[in-house]
Amino acid sequence: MNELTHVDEAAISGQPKMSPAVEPKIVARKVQVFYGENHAIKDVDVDIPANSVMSFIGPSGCGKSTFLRCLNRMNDTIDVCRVEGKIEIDHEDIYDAKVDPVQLRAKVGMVFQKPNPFPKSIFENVAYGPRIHGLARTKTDMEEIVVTALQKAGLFAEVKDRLDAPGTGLSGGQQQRLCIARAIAVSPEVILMDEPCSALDPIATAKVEELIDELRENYTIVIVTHSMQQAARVSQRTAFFHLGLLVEEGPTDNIFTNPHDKRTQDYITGRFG
Ligand SMILES: Nc1ncnc2c1ncn2[C@@H]1O[C@H](COP(=O)(O)OP(=O)(O)OP(=O)(O)O)[C@@H](O)[C@H]1O
Repeated sequence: MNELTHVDEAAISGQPKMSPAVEPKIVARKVQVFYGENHAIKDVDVDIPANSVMSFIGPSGCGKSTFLRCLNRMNDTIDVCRVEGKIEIDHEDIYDAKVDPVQLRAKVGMVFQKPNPFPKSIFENVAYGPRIHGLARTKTDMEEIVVTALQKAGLFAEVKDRLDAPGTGLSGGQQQRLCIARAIAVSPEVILMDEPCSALDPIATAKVEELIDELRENYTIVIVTHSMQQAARVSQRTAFFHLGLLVEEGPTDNIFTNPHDKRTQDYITGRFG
């Protein structure tokens, strides 16, 4: 079997499974990350299927965010950080010298822990990316891109009468959906989310979770979360990290009800965290 072919262990264990024909969108092999002397990610192999949500869980400092940032080369912006190994998206090595990290980050968008709208209008927050990537030829094209992105992010109905108002004037949950609209506006294929709900109240969290569930129809989503309940609610697959190792990855139900590794078991039952 091709080393890069997705092996669905659920298929082997007789559990409900994703289509065996699904090709992974992202394939990581033997990924190592160092911050100077600190070996933060050790030998991580994972296949991330398209049009689904994968959660990264694990105790603080285990490397979830570091590994997430490898997937769109955000770690390139950290001087002391070195990444080794191979990560392919649609069979393309994203660390190849010919890959432009700016183009890569349009294809692999990112939403951060704290909503971070630009100090600009709601419209301009969403229009910014399409403008720098030259995606709209006319004003009408741009309006269509902005409206569509706001609709996909489930925000349009709430802001349609005040597109010129500052993005920073929205509630926290609305700001986070604005940031999701901003990521969507450049037509990404993958959306990385680093604890996107940790600054939100339960109602705003529920809205973002609903949105994540809708978005997976069109995007591949990878989310770092401290909340096991959130991982269980939003993701089809879950990966458990511990001390820089990816200990176990599989269908979310299996990880929470029948983990293979004692470290996963101890984490999900709250023995450490
Ligand atoms: N910018 C950085 N510079 C140096 N070391 C870093 C940097 N970011 C993370 N690290 C180190 O890498 C290791 C993994 O950190 P990381 O933030 O990826 O873990 P995490 O699982 O996402 O943690 P948390 O859940 O607390 O956000 C830690 O030892 C951390 O100190």
